[in-house]
Amino acid sequence: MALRAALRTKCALSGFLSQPSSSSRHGRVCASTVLAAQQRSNSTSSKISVDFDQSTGVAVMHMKSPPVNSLSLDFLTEFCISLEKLEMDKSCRGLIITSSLPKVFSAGLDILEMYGKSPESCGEFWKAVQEMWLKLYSSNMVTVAAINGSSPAGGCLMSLTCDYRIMVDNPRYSIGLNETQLGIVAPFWFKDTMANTVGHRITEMALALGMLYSPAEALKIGLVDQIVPEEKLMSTAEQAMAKWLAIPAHARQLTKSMMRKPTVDRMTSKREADVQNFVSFITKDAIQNSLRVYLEMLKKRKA
Ligand SMILES: CCCCCCCCCCC/C=C/C(=O)SCCNC(=O)CCNC(=O)[C@H](O)C(C)(C)COP(=O)(O)OP(=O)(O)OC[C@H]1O[C@@H](n2cnc3c(N)ncnc32)[C@H](O)[C@@H]1OP(=O)(O)O
Repeated sequence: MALRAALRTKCALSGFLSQPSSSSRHGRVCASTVLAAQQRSNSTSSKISVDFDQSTGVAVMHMKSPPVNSLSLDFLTEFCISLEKLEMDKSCRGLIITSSLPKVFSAGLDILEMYGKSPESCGEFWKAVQEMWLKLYSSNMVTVAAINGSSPAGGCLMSLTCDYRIMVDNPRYSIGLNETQLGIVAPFWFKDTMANTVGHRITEMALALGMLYSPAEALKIGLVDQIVPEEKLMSTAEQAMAKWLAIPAHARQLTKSMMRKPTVDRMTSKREADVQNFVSFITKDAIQNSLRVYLEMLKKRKA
C-alpha cells in the first residue's frame, strides 16, 4: 500500500516523459532539430534516468544509484514509477535496462533494508520487491537487460524478468542467485523465474550452492542469451530489440503471457503470505547474524 501511495504521489508530482522541446517557440530552427527533439525525450529521477526515442518506440533505462545500484525501497519505488509510466505510454514498445555505473549492473537487494530494520519496514520493502518483479515479468513491452557489470541475487532476478539478456564479456563480472552465500534463501518466485529460464536441475544446484557465474559460464547454462565486448553492448541490445519488435505485438504478448502467467499467478495468489514469510524469516536472530557477517565481509574485502 505504501508503495502504491508513493507511486500515486510521485506520479502526480513529476512530469515523466518531458514534453517535446520548446525550441520552435524561439524563432527559426532547423526542421531536423525540431524533429529530433520531438522524437526523443528524457526523464531523470535521482536513481533512474530514462531516454525514450519515439522514432523507434524504445526506451533505455539507466540505473544510476552509486555505489552499486542496490535495490533499496527508494530505488524500487522510482524504478516502478518509471516502468509504470512507460507501460502506460502506448508509443513505448520496448525497454532496455542498463547501468550507468562502472562494473556493476546491480548488487541486488539492498542488504541494509533487511538488516536491523523493524518488521513493518521489512514488509514494505518486500512489497516493493514483489512489485518490481510483477511489473517487469508481466510487462507488455519487449524488455532487454544490457548487463554491463556484476549482477548478483536481486540484480540477477531483475535480468531474468526480461525477455532477453546480453552481458558484457568480462570475466571479472558475475551473475547468479547467490542468496545462500548470505545465509538466506531465494523465495519460490525467484526460484521459479530462474527455473523457467535454465531448467530445474541447473537451478537446484545454482541455488543450493549460491553460484555466481562468469559471463561465459552464464551463456553456457542459458542464464544469459549473448555475451559481447563492452563497446558492442548497446548496439547489440538495439539489434535484439529490433528483432523482437518485428514480431506482431499481440502474438508476442500473448505468447509471453502464456509462458509466464502460471508463475505470475502462483506468486500473486501467495503474495500476502510471501510478505509474512519474508518478515518472519529475515527478522530471525540467526538470519540477522548472517547478514551482519556478510556485510562485514563486504567491508573487509574492500579494505
Ligand atoms: C523458508 C523460505 C522463506 C524465504 C523468505 C525470503 C528470504 C529472503 C530473501 C532475500 C533475497 C535477497 C536477495 C538479494 O539480492 S540479497 C543481496 C545480495 N547481493 C550481494 O551479495 C552482492 C554484494 N556485493 C558485492 O558482491 C559487490 O559489492 C559487487 C560485486 C556488487 C560490487 O563490488 P565493488 O568492489 O564494486 O563494490 P564494493 O563491494 O566495494 O561495495 C561498495 C559499497 O556498497 C556496499 N554494498 C554492496 N552490495 C550491497 C548490497 N547488496 N546492499 C547494500 N550495500 C551493498 C558495500 O558494502 C560497500 O559499502 P561501503 O562503501 O560502505 O563499504
